[in-house]
Amino acid sequence: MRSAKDFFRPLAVGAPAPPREVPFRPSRMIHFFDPGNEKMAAKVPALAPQVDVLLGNLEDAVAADRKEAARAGLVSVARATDFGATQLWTRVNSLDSPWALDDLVTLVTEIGDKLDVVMVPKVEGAHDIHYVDRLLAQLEARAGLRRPILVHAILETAAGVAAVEEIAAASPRMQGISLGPADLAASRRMKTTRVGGGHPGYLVREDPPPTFGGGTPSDAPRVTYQQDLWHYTIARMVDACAAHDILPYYGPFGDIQDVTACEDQFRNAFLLGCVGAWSLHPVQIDIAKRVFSPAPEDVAWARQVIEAMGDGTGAVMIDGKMQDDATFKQCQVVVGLADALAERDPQLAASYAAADKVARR
Ligand SMILES: CC(C)(COP(=O)(O)OP(=O)(O)OC[C@H]1O[C@@H](n2cnc3c(N)ncnc32)[C@H](O)[C@@H]1OP(=O)(O)O)[C@@H](O)C(=O)NCCC(=O)NCCSC(=O)C[C@](C)(O)C(=O)O
Ligand SMILES: [Mg+2]
Repeated sequence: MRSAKDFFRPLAVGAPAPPREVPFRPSRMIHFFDPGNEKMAAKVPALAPQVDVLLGNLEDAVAADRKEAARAGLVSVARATDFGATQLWTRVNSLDSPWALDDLVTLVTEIGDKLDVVMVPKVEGAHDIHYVDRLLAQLEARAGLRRPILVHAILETAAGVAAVEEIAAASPRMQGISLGPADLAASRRMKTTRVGGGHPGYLVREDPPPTFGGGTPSDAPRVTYQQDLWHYTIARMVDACAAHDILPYYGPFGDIQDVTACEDQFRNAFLLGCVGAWSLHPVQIDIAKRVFSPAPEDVAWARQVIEAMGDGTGAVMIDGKMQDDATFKQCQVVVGLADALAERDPQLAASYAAADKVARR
């Protein structure tokens, strides 16, 4: 076990120092594209200004005989594109696959200066992060990189969920964690074949009407409520991330045509503490932008509370609602996120300013 003092020392001679804080950069949507698909890759320069993160995917959804083409495609797209303030991430193949080593060696060597984050799939414990951590340090040193590449884990195995706290704490490079509902469902032997979202069979049903005096039970229809299959895992992931000051994300929503259910799933994750989700298709980009940006009226309200609370202690009433030290902190979360997003998104900044003006009338 390394001592706490060693935690921020580079893991290879000549590698950049590990980060002491995860920089909060807007990442409402991590937009997936297949860099080996020429049509999709050609859209990258136009997509870059519209999204917070572009991710060149090398793992699942890229066929085995297209792995090398995807890797080479990512190198050429990264070299040819000016991403501006948009982050470039990649998802490498799983660590037990025949491709992971070449993915890491090639990408860090060829485009390490452009890559912000490496997403590692099927992480089962801290040992997987330690392996990537050391290898990245060696490759960064050899490539002469000045800035450390961060690591993002996908929570998509039962072992990974059981070890989520140690994964979150495994390295100062840890940037965040995403839920991978499809592999996780398979790993846990859940019986859903969907990629995220609810399931009509996972429900609670209201009680039957009472049969006073032991009469015949009524066969009147009883209301059912569909439940969220992912609530436990997302909440656990959010706690692990918040406890270790890294960022939690909902992952993919596979029913591309069901934009309403996608928005619901994203919003549940946003309300529980996630900062973003994946967009698999262009239609999901605006959904994520809308959901993971706090609503203008909520931001205006939060500013009002902060102003009324002065130094943040004591209690006041606003519109019949009690505000105190804790609600002050809740409002700071909302305003802090809104300010960070407004810096990147002028349209959002204008809608926040407009809502603030209305609230102050
Ligand atoms: C679903 C698919 C096949 C439908 O692709 P399509 O071409 O059939 O759809 P379309 O509606 O006909 O496409 C319209 C236009 O948008 C383009 N387009 C379409 N998608 C994109 C995109 N992402 N980025 C940029 N452009 C895109 C597409 O090329 C087309 O262009 P065109 O009008 O010029 O002909 C396609 O959207 C796609 O391949 N998306 C990415 C899939 C992916 O990355 N999956 C892996 C992540 S989920 C996962 O791994 C699980 C997890 C976490 O591991 C676990 O839970 O375990
Ligand atoms: Mg997966």
